Amino acid sequence: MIYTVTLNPSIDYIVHLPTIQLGEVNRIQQDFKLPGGKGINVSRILNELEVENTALGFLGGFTGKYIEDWLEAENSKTHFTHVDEATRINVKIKSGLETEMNGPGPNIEPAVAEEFLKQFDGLDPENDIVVLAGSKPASLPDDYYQTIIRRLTDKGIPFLIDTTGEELKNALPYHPLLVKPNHHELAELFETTFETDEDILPYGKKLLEAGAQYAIISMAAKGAILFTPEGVYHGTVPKGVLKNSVGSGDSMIAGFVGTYTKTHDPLEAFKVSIACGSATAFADDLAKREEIDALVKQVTISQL
Ligand SMILES: Nc1ncnc2c1ncn2[C@@H]1O[C@H](COP(=O)(O)OP(=O)(O)OP(=O)(O)O)[C@@H](O)[C@H]1O
Ligand SMILES: O=P(O)(O)OC[C@@]1(O)O[C@H](CO)[C@@H](O)[C@@H]1O
Repeated sequence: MIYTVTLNPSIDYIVHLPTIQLGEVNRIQQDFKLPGGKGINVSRILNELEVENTALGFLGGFTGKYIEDWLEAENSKTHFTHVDEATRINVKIKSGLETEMNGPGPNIEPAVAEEFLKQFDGLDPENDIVVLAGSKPASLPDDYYQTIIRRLTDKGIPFLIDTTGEELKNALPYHPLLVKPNHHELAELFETTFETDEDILPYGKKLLEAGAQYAIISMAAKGAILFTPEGVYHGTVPKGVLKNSVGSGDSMIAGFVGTYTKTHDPLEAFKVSIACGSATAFADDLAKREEIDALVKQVTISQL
């Protein structure tokens, strides 16, 4: 079973408007209120791929209920921990540029945070894998991800992590199956800048040297690079009209873990991962199965 962990879910309020003027009343042309948070997005794509999974995390208030009802209507398997304060609403403004405003998230009492950790104790290292994705509410301890990772790896339970900065750096020595920073996040991690794709290569390799089993560096419409112990590969992205890239990185994670756990073939998993990312970028909500299937054929992988 794949378990996804979203410590800080959200309703994503996606608004389309031709221009935005600060200090004025702006009229929205079209809006969407979608369940969000990185792990939840991973779960929704895994469901499309018909890969069994359970979504874990903290939900609270009317916003939490909205998300839970949505996932229930989709027949998602969930086991959320309920908190008193309402889950956040993240605003995604589409007006030419994509601007995001992500909330800090609810307060989580220390006893609830402690209780949450216990559910990892029953997992089976042979059959289970955990996807940790997204930010954590400020009220959780700074080392909360580290605590989860130690709890998992002490028992040999494999995990993936999609986060940034120190949290990502600190996770690498525990050998995550996959990390997937985009090229901006990778540059920030190593306090550098990239002019060309070539510049990325030594830094992607550093992720593996530091402990990651696989690393994907995504570059939006410019494709993605997969680092494996055997070699480095470039994947092209399919052509299409960008509608809403929110969740495209999460869709990549789902495509990779969903395929890899079935096939143990990192290149096939990379191909599906890119198709999932692009299919989501070309949709208002996350990708649907038929959209993913249509794009897989368009992805070309070549060794660098
Ligand atoms: N304009 C685009 N055209 C085609 N595919 C795209 C486009 N933008 C994103 N994608 C797809 O989504 C994947 C992830 O995009 P990106 O590199 O922006 O990751 P990310 O920053 O983690 O995503 P996000 O934070 O928006 O979820 C890309 O590898 C690609 O497959
Ligand atoms: O604030 P975080 O946890 O870093 O990111 C949250 C978020 O932007 O990530 C998802 C897209 O990847 C959205 O559904 C959600 O709003």
